[in-house]
Amino acid sequence: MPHRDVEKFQIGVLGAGSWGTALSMLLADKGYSVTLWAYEAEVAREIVEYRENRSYLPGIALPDTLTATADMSLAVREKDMVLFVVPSHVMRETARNVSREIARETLLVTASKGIENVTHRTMTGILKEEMIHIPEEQLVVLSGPSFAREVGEKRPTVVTVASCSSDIARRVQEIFAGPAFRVYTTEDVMGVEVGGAMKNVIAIAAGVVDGMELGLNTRAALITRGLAEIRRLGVAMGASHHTFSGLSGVGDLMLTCTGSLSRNHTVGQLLGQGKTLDAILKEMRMVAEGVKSARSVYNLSAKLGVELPICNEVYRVLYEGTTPREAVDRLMNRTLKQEFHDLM
Ligand SMILES: NC(=O)C1=CN([C@@H]2O[C@H](COP(=O)(O)OP(=O)(O)OC[C@H]3O[C@@H](n4cnc5c(N)ncnc54)[C@H](O)[C@@H]3O)[C@@H](O)[C@H]2O)C=CC1
Ligand SMILES: O=C(CO)COP(=O)(O)O
Repeated sequence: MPHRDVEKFQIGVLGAGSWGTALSMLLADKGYSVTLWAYEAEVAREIVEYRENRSYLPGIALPDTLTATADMSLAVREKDMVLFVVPSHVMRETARNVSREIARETLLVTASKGIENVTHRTMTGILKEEMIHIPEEQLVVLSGPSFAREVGEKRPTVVTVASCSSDIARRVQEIFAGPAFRVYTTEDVMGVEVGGAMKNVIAIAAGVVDGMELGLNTRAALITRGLAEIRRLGVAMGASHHTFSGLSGVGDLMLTCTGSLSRNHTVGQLLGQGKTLDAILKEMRMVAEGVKSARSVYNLSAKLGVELPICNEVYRVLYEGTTPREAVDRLMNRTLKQEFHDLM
């Protein structure tokens, strides 16, 4: 896009948590007009006043060209692209609130990671239901190994965007790509979304393993078998198995299971050290999506008849009072298997 057109391209971002803020910064740095909506009025004020999101992304200077508001309409009206980065459990109400103000031509991109409880819809699944006037190909996912803080610090980061239209995926690729942000495309929307949601559940398990100090062998095994579970459920939901070898699959899984910046890993680590979920969540302002997605994945496992032993143990530890030790013992004592029994 020539510079003149970049300035005219209006982008709205819904969700001023760490990820919405980092992506808004990236887009504003590229010259786009960006309006970022914050759920808390004080966060919008903070950004306007200090050019910093002190609540969710402290220490990262935000460009003057980034506008922040607590008025949702301002962030979606007359925009060429709207980016949804709210926690997954408020995606539906957020989409419903803005649906009538979004024009048919608008590109909708979601960077949130989760599967809705009860309906088991992915984020684009929710947008499709709540924005029936927007053609499906304009529903795009952005995902991959990308801690918001590191994107804010402009460290080289590589992600994937998915749309069922390769043309639209390429357009969105161009919009986000920059010297420190490389973007690949794919048409496998379901694969990218299932990978992004399930890696959070496995990251909780990896955190438990680290919190219990079980060692590096255990963690490597858990990541590998976790990937097998992600692939199995993803394929059952219509994804291509190749996608799970990519950035939004094994890439994000590795990052979240081993990175100290991961909130999901932190939740698991504290559970592994003996804290209760209630106590952990009380002290957390940020969202750890795996906590809610674990319930969706547990129910999907039963509904689709897909074996997901690690995810199911995460669910039991979170919601049924199973201790981390019992969960590990149960996983280690399952019937012996051939490694790729589900791929044959
Ligand atoms: N932080 C990161 O490094 C990354 C986050 N994501 C995903 O982005 C999504 C958003 O997460 P973060 O930006 O990390 O959030 P965060 O954990 O930094 O902050 C929580 C956000 O939720 C908002 N919020 C709380 N209650 C709300 C409500 N009722 N309605 C609307 N918003 C509400 C808060 O205002 C805040 O913006 C999640 O799905 C997360 O998995 C994806 C990739 C990287
Ligand atoms: O999705 C993420 C990185 O790609 C962030 O992971 P956490 O939500 O566990 O911090």
